[in-house]
Amino acid sequence: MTARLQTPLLDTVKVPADLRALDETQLPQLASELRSDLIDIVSQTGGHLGAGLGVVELTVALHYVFDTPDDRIIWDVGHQAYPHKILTGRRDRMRTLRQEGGLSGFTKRSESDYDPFGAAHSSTSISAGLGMAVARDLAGGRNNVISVIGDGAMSAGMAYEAMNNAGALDARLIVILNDNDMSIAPPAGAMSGYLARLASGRAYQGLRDIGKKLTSYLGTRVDRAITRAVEHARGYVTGGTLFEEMGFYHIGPIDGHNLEHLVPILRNVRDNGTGPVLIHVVTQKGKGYAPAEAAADKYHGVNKFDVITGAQAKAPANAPAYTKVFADSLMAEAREDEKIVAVTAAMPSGTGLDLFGQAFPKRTFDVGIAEQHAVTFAAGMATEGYKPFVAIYSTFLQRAYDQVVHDVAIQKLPVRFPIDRAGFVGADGATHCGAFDTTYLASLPGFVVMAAADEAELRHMVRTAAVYDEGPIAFRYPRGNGVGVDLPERGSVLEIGKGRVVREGSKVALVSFGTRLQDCLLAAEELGAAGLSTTVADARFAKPLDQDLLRRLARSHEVLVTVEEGAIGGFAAHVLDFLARDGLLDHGLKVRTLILPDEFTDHAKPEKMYADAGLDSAGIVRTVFAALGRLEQAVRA
Ligand SMILES: Cc1ncc(C[n+]2csc(CCOP(=O)(O)OP(=O)(O)O)c2C)c(N)n1
Ligand SMILES: CC(=O)[C@@H](O)[C@H](O)COP(=O)(O)O
Ligand SMILES: [Mg+2]
Repeated sequence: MTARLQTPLLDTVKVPADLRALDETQLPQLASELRSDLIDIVSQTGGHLGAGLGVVELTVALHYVFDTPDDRIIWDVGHQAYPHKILTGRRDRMRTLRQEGGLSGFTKRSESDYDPFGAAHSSTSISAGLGMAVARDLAGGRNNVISVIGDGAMSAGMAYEAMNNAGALDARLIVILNDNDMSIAPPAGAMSGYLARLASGRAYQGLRDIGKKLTSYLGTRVDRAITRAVEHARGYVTGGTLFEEMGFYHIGPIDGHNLEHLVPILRNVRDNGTGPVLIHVVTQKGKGYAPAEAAADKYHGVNKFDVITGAQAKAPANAPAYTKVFADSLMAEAREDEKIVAVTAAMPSGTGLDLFGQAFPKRTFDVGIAEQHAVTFAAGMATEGYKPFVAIYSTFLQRAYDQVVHDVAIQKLPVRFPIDRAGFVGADGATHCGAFDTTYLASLPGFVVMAAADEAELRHMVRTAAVYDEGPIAFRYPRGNGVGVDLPERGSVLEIGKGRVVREGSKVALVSFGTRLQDCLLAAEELGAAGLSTTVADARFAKPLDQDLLRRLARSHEVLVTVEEGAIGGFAAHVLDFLARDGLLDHGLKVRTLILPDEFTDHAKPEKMYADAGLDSAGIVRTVFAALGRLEQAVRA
């Protein structure tokens, strides 16, 4: 039997007001209990662990010093906010994290007053915080606004756009740069090197005592504790750093695990500051849990795990992950074609490009959390005859839409877009759902848009994209494992704009775009058993559409159902538009479209999400029966 975790002090803290009633000397114990609780919780739920472990002391200090929720703390990305959730009235629900009906894995306005801004995509916190600070000033308020942003998130353009604006507005905003020298992978880029130099102190032109410098910023009322803290800290205030040049007072680096340093500095900034201030806090991702500290990814995101050993649970898989199939397929193509290069925006392991990078280090580019730049960077390479594959999750590619339109599509540049995590992603919920890519890409003139029905199809699509050089081409595939089909050594080149018929029938046509094909086949079996001869087609392309195939199916079947894991305006919209313009809707064809619901779907198990969306085999069968007016069977299905 495992011993019950002892957290006597944490048990007394239901909300931050309880924390603020503690004596300052009790804070280290509270932090220690909070860390243990966090480990215990995530060992049972899985989720983002390393980032939260690194901000335990910072979280305690922030809620101790600031009057939350009136003072606003904005956690960038929000994946490090589990300790914040534990301290802000949600401890009893932490074991529901990322499960249906349970707490979100990120900050969420609808979940708590202590979450003033929802997040999950990175680098939004300074903009949002500045907006709140300016709104406060307009309304004559006095509360504090604190944006906590990681060093990885600091690589994104949005962070600089916000700092640029904050420096000009001179609004009273506190930015805490949480520098743990990690993104999901080690951080990429010059900024990371710059922060490391600041942290080591080598970049300073003249080192001045933090107390003196704070005096110049805050006036004469600097807490004596700071001077004491500084004697122990390796913290300094710099002159002429990038942040100072942008109009911020720059304090730090300070040890983000030392409450004796954090608390007085935060208190002084709270009580005395005027303009924007950036506090550079150095922390360790995974801090205080040996297996996390030792792991290369610092346990950024984990499955359930054994607390003693750190061993993570792994579900047995009978098929390879789509991500792995993509990476292997791209490596096969790259061995034959030296013009192939790969670009990731800070997601090397998530996209499989870590494997590609091991095989082709000079042809792999991790540009940091910078999707917009990734796309235009790839466009530039394409102009010089290279074949860039920009592998970005569906949800993160949203951020680079103008670059996709303006820099790639209008110039007809042959940039390849492998789009991972297309469709439902389960525990990460609405912010990470890959719902919109077909809609936003297939509406662009000249774009080729494909979806893989299984892992072999994905391999074909990688090959097809490698040889297709006439313009932009995208192929989408979901999170998780393939279906277990035989994988050819090398993919085949698909004919652009041509689908395939997987099963021939005569009354009902199911036209699938993507991995819902398997459920279409199951549905076809069931419909066949009910006397409804069913064709199943794999469209492969949303753009260009296989018009011949659609025409034939529309003319020879009574019911045509499109099935896709994407939002309104995607494959179905293109099919309907074609059918209407070709006059194929004028003779009684019953058309139904199965798409993702027109709402943001919260986290749950993917199977449940499919069922709720009517995108599983039962939902498809129901739709067909209903289209034929066989309502009793529709209800039973
Ligand atoms: C726009 C966007 N791109 C990619 C991601 C995926 N992502 C989530 S956390 C993370 C790393 C963030 O690093 P950092 O800000 O330093 O936080 P840390 O995990 O180190 O605390 C990345 C790349 C994201 N959430 N948003
Ligand atoms: C916080 C974040 O954006 C990532 O950590 C994301 O949760 C990773 O998702 P995958 O697990 O699908 O790679
Ligand atoms: Mg980091």
